[in-house]
Amino acid sequence: MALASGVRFAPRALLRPWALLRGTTLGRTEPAAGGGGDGARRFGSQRVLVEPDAASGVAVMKLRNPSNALSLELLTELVISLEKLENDKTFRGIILTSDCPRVFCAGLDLTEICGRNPAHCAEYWKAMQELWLRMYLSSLVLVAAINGACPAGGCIIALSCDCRVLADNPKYRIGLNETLLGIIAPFWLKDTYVNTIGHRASEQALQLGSLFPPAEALQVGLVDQVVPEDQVQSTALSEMARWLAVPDHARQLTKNMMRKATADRLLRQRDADTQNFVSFVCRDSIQKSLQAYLEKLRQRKG
Ligand SMILES: CCCCCCCCCCCC/C=C/CC(=O)SCCNC(=O)CCNC(=O)[C@H](O)C(C)(C)COP(=O)(O)OP(=O)(O)OC[C@H]1O[C@@H](n2cnc3c(N)ncnc32)[C@H](O)[C@@H]1OP(=O)(O)O
Repeated sequence: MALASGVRFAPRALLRPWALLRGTTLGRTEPAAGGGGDGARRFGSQRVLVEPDAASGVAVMKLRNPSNALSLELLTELVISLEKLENDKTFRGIILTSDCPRVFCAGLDLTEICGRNPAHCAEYWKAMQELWLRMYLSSLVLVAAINGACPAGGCIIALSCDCRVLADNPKYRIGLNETLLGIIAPFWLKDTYVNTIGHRASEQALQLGSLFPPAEALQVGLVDQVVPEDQVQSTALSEMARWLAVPDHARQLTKNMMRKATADRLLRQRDADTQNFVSFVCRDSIQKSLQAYLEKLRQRKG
């Protein structure tokens, strides 16, 4: 972590050369609609589309997986896209949003941990830790433009950003609802919650598995702005401008000062956290609940 320079403190060595880029098209670039020069070149993969604007130094990153459930492939593609932007000094900020109607991110892809072997569950959880560490410590400004439902792992993705703008739609609820699924948020999800909304509000919301509608999410401090749906992107851009008005080195070092202890806690216990996760989700009782929950989701659709 090149802390002294104050420019790049994301822990690069964290990234493993995962051999799971099966089926991805990462690194492919294509001209954005309307053509244009380098500033208008977008790149991406099957599940993440990046629209960079070199002139402003801001890239819009759009998730485009079914329900944006965090599959192993989506996690990997997000990490790689993030790293690509961090390595390009043109960029100072990312707006993270969804290309999927009504859903910002459905959280963990439960099919990645239901009926899978322990080795797969471990690989999956390590990828989840990796994305959180990368986002939480990113040197770039990350603004979440939340244009859909944002439960559980989706909420964590949003909370890893520096600022959150939520569309004012009562169906777009946000929060950590793990307890309602019979599972327990690991300590680093809890820590992220506490860092955002404080101890008492987190204690209540975590135990109750609360999913907050927009007005309540604003009141409790889970999001920074609630705006009409058609103003989410423009408001995210205005927020970005506000954050980019601060000199990078001062903002980056301050961010690091605020977040490092929380990230270090996971880094110190990463293997134990993975083992806890695997032994928990591989229990027969948890597998049965996951199966029943997935079945309910599929039936609800029909
Ligand atoms: C003492 C010991 C301690 C040890 C501790 C360590 C262990 C810790 C345990 C682990 C915890 C970890 C943390 C978990 C966080 C999570 O993220 S869990 C996932 C939670 N997510 C949800 O509950 C969301 C479920 N989805 C929805 O509510 C809705 O789908 C939606 C509101 C997001 C969207 O609604 P809608 O637009 O109506 O879409 P649907 O028709 O419902 O869904 C479409 C499609 O997607 C599938 N799907 C949805 N969500 C998921 C998902 N999370 N995973 C997998 N698949 C999902 C859904 O089944 C449909 O599929 P089909 O098209 O029918 O195939």
